[in-house]
Amino acid sequence: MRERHPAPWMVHLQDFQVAFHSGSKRIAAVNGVDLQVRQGEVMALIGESGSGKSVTLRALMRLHDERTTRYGGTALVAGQDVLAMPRRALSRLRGKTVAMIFQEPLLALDPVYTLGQQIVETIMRHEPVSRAQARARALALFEKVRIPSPARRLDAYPHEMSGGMRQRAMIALALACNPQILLADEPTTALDATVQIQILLLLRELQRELGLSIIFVTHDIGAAAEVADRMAVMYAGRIVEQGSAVELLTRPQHPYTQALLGSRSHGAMRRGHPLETIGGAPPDLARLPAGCAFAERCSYTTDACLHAPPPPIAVGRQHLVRCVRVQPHAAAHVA
Ligand SMILES: Nc1ncnc2c1ncn2[C@@H]1O[C@H](COP(=O)(O)OP(=O)(O)OP(=O)(O)O)[C@@H](O)[C@H]1O
Repeated sequence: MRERHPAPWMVHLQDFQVAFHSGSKRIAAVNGVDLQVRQGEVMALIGESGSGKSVTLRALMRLHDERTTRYGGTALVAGQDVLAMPRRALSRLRGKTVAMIFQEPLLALDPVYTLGQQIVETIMRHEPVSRAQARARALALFEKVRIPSPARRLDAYPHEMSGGMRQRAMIALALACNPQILLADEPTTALDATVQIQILLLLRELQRELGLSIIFVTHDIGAAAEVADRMAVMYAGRIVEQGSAVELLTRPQHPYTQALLGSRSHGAMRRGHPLETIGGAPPDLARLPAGCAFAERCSYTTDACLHAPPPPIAVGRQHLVRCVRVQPHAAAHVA
């Protein structure tokens, strides 16, 4: 049998770091993240508020203020070195190769232009097409994201639409220039439960149809399990566990992942709130401990946890855990 070639990596982070400097203070928001996402794959980043999920996502487009932000390690996006990229190439990357959607479309959409105008302008900024051609593309995009009466809705202003429809319009805008990678920062948190599911299913469908790679940030493991192929759990700027969505849900190995799963039924993971089910709070990112950052809240902590951050241990196929308690799996491999 001929071996199938795996799809190429669209995002490849190695020992990736993001730190914010303010006066003499250094906030280490992302601390040596290794994360790879292939073409056509959906990756969910999960974790408590402040664990570095959004910072990681935004750093993939180098969106942080360059005056106060220091990056480290390697970040390849669609094969390009984002950290070394000149500004012009970076603005081509944004929108054309990588697009982003946010929790609150009203903050991302311009209130004084109709949705149609915003999509048309975006297309014309990146591609040499006429206004009529761009308008036809905008209409096709509204159909693709299943906005009813799309021609009429193109002439609506953002505030004239419901939350769910606005989120669909923002997805249409993000897809305007046929990106290869879609980054979604809590795309459904602000929506009702039924609308949430509809948007997640739409994202999954678009990913299949367009071969998109999607990385989405969420507090909601249930939502992650609905659409993700793989999940990465972040804590204090590190990925403490990653693997297939099924593996993580059925065989979580890190005590923190286990606690997150335990919190599902309590609805405890909310933006700006520590996880009440395990008590305590994440460490101060300006003064990270020398060892495992979770040690202070973990019921299994021993001396072995306190000296250095635990290295990643393969416990299954593509299943990595940073915890000194876990045993490497003999047949596990990472590729
Ligand atoms: N520009 C900045 N300057 C200083 N600190 C920042 C900046 N942006 C983010 N941080 C800090 O970095 C840490 C990680 O933030 P991040 O937004 O990535 O968390 P998160 O996991 O996405 O949580 P949430 O779901 O609450 O957004 C937080 O402590 C945050 O306060």
